[in-house]
Amino acid sequence: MKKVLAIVFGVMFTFQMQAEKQKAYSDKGEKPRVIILATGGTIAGSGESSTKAAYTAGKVPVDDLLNAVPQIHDLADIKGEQIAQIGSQDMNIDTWLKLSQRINEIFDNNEAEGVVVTHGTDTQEETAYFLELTVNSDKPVVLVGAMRPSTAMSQDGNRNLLDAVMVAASPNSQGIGPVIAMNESVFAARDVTKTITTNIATFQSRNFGPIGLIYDGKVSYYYKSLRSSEAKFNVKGLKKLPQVEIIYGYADASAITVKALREAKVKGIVYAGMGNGNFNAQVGAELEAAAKSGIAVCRSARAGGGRVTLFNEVDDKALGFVVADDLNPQKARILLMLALTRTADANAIQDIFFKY
Ligand SMILES: NC(=O)CC[C@H](N)C(=O)O
Repeated sequence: MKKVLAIVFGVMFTFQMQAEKQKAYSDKGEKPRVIILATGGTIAGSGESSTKAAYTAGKVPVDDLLNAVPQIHDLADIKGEQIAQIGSQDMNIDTWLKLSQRINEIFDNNEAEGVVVTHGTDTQEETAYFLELTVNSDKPVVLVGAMRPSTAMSQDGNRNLLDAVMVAASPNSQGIGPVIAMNESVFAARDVTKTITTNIATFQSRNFGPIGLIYDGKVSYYYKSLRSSEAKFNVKGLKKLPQVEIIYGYADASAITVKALREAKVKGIVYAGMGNGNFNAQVGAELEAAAKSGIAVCRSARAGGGRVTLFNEVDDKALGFVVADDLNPQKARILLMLALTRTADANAIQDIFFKY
């Protein structure tokens, strides 16, 4: 009985704390400040017809995006900046560095309580994870996009943008790390992935589910990552990152691509292996040669969920490989690029994969 009461009071206390925090801004008569950094994507897409699928991503400039959802001004003091205007299939390291450096500057200079990044959905999860690893603040960074262009019937962008601003402006979003907020759900950067090519419910968390749900202009959180939230990688002043490429595994794959990357002297290879990160004999021999030549080799999985574990069918220690743990190949690439700015030692890189 005592235990039950303690839990009930604990829950009530938590809600009270949240209500207090919610009030903090309105007492001062101030709205939280949210800066919207626009990069393009379908949310800024424009088509000829409201019923046909064809459209061009990244057409609508940030001011028009904001004017289409005037309700965001009730939630926050809004400023918009155009960082890029691209389909996110053209996202690149230059723009990641620019985005991350600008967000760090916004928080360091206390320019805003939260940041929203409008972004195409193809690589949105990669940008979110890059920001997770490089933004040094507890303040919310909320990535948002759309699956239907702004000109389509039942377009999803306006609602998603309104919700994203609400999430970025909410004091309850402190310390959640960069997230994707779309389709009434909030997903942690580390776990989220695009799962369906065209459906508005495309974003899902592979292993752990959404950390929060959005409804009726409010966000409720249920989980928070236990992975290290300390400042991770400092990219201030960086102009490029070590080159890391991804190779996909499949039955009877040849070793041509691994050999080509070894000869190109890339700094790292992420192998999207079969099952628990497995490869066949010919690919394994080339990956081993790559690791011996000083290239960081990371085993990840094409399976779409779960972890790649050390010492299963592969003796990683003997081969000098590291495992991606539960990161998908595209996110393992990002962590490996950043890890290589710090160390080339396989043991140290493995520690980084288990920590972040
Ligand atoms: N739904 C989308 O945003 C996809 C459009 C485009 N390929 C992009 O990622 O920007």
